[in-house]
Amino acid sequence: MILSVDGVSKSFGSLKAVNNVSFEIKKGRICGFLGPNGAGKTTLIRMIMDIYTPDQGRVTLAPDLTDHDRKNQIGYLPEVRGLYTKAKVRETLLYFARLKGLSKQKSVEHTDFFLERLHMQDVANQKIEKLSKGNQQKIQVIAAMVAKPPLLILDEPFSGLDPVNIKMVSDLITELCAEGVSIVLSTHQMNQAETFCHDILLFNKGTLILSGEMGAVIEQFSGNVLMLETSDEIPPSPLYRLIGREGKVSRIELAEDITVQALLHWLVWSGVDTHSLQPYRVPLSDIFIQEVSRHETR
Ligand SMILES: Nc1ncnc2c1ncn2[C@@H]1O[C@H](COP(=O)(O)OP(=O)(O)OP(=O)(O)O)[C@@H](O)[C@H]1O
Repeated sequence: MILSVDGVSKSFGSLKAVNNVSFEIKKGRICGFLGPNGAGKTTLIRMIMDIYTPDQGRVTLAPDLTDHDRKNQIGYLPEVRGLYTKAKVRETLLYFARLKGLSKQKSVEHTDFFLERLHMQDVANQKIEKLSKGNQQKIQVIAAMVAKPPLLILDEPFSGLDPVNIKMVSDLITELCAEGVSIVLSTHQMNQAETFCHDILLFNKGTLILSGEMGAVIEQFSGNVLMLETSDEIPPSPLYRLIGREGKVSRIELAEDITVQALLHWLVWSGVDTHSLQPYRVPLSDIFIQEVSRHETR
């Protein structure tokens, strides 16, 4: 565990923006903060960053990180970007690295490493205001990670980036994670979250409504559903329920107690010309919509 949030709440007037939320961020993993607009993600992040004080509850960093200088232990890419745009790219990054306590030499090393990794060496001596929106975003991302802190909180790191830059930034995030950096990623892009978050926390109206390891969550929501590719339409069978068919692929739900092996035997026995059979993975965006709607109608 690198960060623990215990029973944290925060209200603005009569609005409960965050309501009794508890979770832990595990070391060396990427955790997706998901939820519709106004779910309370930013308010929660601001409490983690000590920008807001919780009305109730506690935010604690791992005991091996000193809690009194929490801001130095966490790299933060805020939702509202705020770089001094008249300053030059490299100077700004060196400044951020020094601000986080890095030595002069380390600041130079880290700054040049990240500029190179995100293909920004050519603009290193330009003023930030001269950069394109995407390049300004990449500088913001580097500013958050330049000190390689043990915990990184990135609010919409892909916003305004084209697919090539999204890949470049996501590769960098994955690489930092492999080096042991823990990452909290707040995003509305479910496909991005699904590709590379290890764990997810789904919020709605200030409440944590779903949490867990990504694979386990997807598996739980995918149920006993399979994708069966056949030449022709499949015959009805007590072994499964046909959910739908698109092209040559039928989506079927196995009946209770029926194994995949039993299905395969039956397909052969029935002479069904089977090309492939694989588990169905429900997209994270479907889980998001389903769970948020379920919570809304309660
Ligand atoms: N400083 C504030 N004063 C009053 N209300 C606020 C303040 N900050 C946030 N809120 C309200 O608290 C709720 C949660 O907002 P928050 O920005 O934390 O949500 P979010 O999940 O980050 O949303 P988004 O995905 O749109 O960024 C919203 O209803 C918002 O209007």
